[in-house]
Amino acid sequence: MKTKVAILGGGNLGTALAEGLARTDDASSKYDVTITRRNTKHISYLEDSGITVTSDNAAAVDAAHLVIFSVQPTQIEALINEVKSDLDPQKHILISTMAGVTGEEITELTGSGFPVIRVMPNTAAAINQAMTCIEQTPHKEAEQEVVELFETLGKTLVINSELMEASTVLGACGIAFFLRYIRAASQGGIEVGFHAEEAQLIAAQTALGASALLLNSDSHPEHEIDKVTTPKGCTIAGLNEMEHNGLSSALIKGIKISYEKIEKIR
Ligand SMILES: NC(=O)C1=CN([C@@H]2O[C@H](COP(=O)(O)OP(=O)(O)OC[C@H]3O[C@@H](n4cnc5c(N)ncnc54)[C@H](O)[C@@H]3O)[C@@H](O)[C@H]2O)C=CC1
Ligand SMILES: O=C(O)[C@@H]1CCC=N1
Repeated sequence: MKTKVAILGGGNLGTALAEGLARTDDASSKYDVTITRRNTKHISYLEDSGITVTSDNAAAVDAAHLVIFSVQPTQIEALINEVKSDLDPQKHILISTMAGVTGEEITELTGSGFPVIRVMPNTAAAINQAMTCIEQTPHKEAEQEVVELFETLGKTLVINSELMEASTVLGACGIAFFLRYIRAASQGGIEVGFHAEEAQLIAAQTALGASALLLNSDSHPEHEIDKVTTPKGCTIAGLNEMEHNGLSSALIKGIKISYEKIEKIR
């Protein structure tokens, strides 16, 4: 029998999760997905992929085993108040994607007794290439079910609670950070002669190749960089100019500011 999943909050992340679950052959045989949003017309296209789309949070919760909260941090209190009477600790595993919202805060809203697992996926879930960090909790059976679900959407890593905010910045916000790099590289590519589409293809595929060099081996970025930087060559010239202008420093500072901002989100 399929495991019923309710995604409450069909926004950018919620729809990415639903799209990824619909796309995976394994997942479509294992998970039955319902997604909610107050105005469903923006996400009715998901029905073509076999996903149930509704504005009825209570019915979605009632039918589900895995309940994913994916609204904005300021919207969670109202949402939980709406579905509280439909939540059952014997039946539901509660999964929270919300940045800066702790499991304890969710428990305060739902009442105790529920396994609450915080997760931090990213929008690459839509194409089953997400990185999802999953908070380690004492609820081991529930955690295993959550790991299994997110493994269908990409890679997973179970981490200590205190690292959830750091994972938000590096993994979830990271999609935007890396895409801005690709955008900038494409613009540079246009400066040196390519049409925009060609420049984007070259930049994006090169970023994918650079990532794969690390993910497919135990290699370190500097080791791979050394292989590209021919002595007196153009790579080291460009790389050093980028560093003189603060490339690494800008990235590190941006990640730190992003991390500090999480505390102030709600
Ligand atoms: N966007 C991202 O890349 C990531 C977001 N997150 C977290 O996931 C959560 C959602 O983020 P986004 O999808 O970007 O926000 P969003 O604003 O795009 O989506 C939230 C959706 O929830 C809907 N909603 C609000 N109240 C509702 C209710 N009572 N019932 C049903 N639907 C309701 C809204 O209409 C909206 O479509 C946030 O808490 C964010 O911190 C986590 C990781 C990545
Ligand atoms: O920008 C944000 O606050 C959310 C959390 C991680 C990605 N987007």
